[in-house]
Amino acid sequence: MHLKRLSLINYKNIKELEIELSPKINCFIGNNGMGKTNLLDAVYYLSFCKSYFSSTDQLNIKHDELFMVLEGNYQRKEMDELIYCGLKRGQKKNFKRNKKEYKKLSEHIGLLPIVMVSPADVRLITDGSEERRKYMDSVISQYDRKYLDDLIRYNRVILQRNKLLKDFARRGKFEEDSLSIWDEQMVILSASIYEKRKDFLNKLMPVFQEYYNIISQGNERVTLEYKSQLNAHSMRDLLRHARLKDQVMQYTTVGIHKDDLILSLGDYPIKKMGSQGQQKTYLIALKLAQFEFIKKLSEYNPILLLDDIFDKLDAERVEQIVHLVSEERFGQIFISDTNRDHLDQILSSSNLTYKLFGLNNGSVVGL
Ligand SMILES: Nc1ncnc2c1ncn2[C@@H]1O[C@H](COP(=O)(O)OP(=O)(O)OP(=O)(O)O)[C@@H](O)[C@H]1O
Repeated sequence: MHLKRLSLINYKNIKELEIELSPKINCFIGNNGMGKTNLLDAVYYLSFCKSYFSSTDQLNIKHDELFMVLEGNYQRKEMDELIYCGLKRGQKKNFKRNKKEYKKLSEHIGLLPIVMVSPADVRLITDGSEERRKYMDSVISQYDRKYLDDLIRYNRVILQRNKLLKDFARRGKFEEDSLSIWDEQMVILSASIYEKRKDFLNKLMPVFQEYYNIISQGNERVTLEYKSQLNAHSMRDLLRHARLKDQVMQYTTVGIHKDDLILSLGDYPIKKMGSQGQQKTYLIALKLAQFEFIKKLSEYNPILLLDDIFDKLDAERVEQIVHLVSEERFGQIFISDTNRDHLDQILSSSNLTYKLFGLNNGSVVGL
């Protein structure tokens, strides 16, 4: 599966762009702020129906313009797929596959698997647990449609349950039966979500460690641990014990919406003990492991987006990554960088076909 042609109108700082792509390596070179990340983000958008960076769709429309259009022609299972997204200011987006609009955007997730590696991934390390849950959810959703449906339902249940708890407090009256209806839903949905998260992390961990070893040349030990209240208790017990607390707090204090990942370097949190280069290595290894994982479960190689990955890494780590990326194991790759050196290194050490694009103020220019 690969993207053959990309057309963009008014996507962030890109006014108008139309490019034919290589099925293997595509390099984007340009100075800071020229639109390299935006272009990779547009490719991500066509797979995920949203930007990797902002959850507010309207922010993606170019300033002072009234609409944006993204269009990708893909080759998948020997067939052409035309993916279209149009968005007018103040309106809902229109997302189509082969000219037919999706009823639910979740139906599109997983059709065109993709993995983004970006400097913004550092949020996974530095920010709160929500980022890490979002990470697990976005990966699993790409190969398990039911997971995404269950998650959407679970989040609705939590909203309704919290509304009810507030309602009880307002009316000064607690109704066990009406709460139990939502509790039952939570028990069923959380069991399935929990098992899938656990299974995903168990399978991801050894591959992640292997990639970290390759990039760091085996100098450091890293781990990734799934932290969940369900590791030690059943959802039913958790809800029973938290009933009084939930009433007082007026929201649901237990469940898989409290899950987290513990990211460690040696015996310490990578957030506190990892240098910038070690944190970057951790995230790249995690994303490459994610790539392998999705590749095994979906029928294709995911598209790999590598945005500015070499910054902060020492020459040895850069060399290891160059080596990895030049191998045949990946499918279509998009790489951005501010200078040609790293990209030339990759291209000279690989026999894969490639295309080089220069970017200047949101436009493709000759190099
Ligand atoms: N909706 C928008 N309309 C117009 N410009 C936008 C919009 N959103 C973002 N931009 C601009 O896009 C530019 C950033 O582009 P991008 O992040 O793609 O740069 P880059 O080439 O990846 O740079 P770097 O090498 O610094 O990472 C910024 O100048 C930003 O102001």
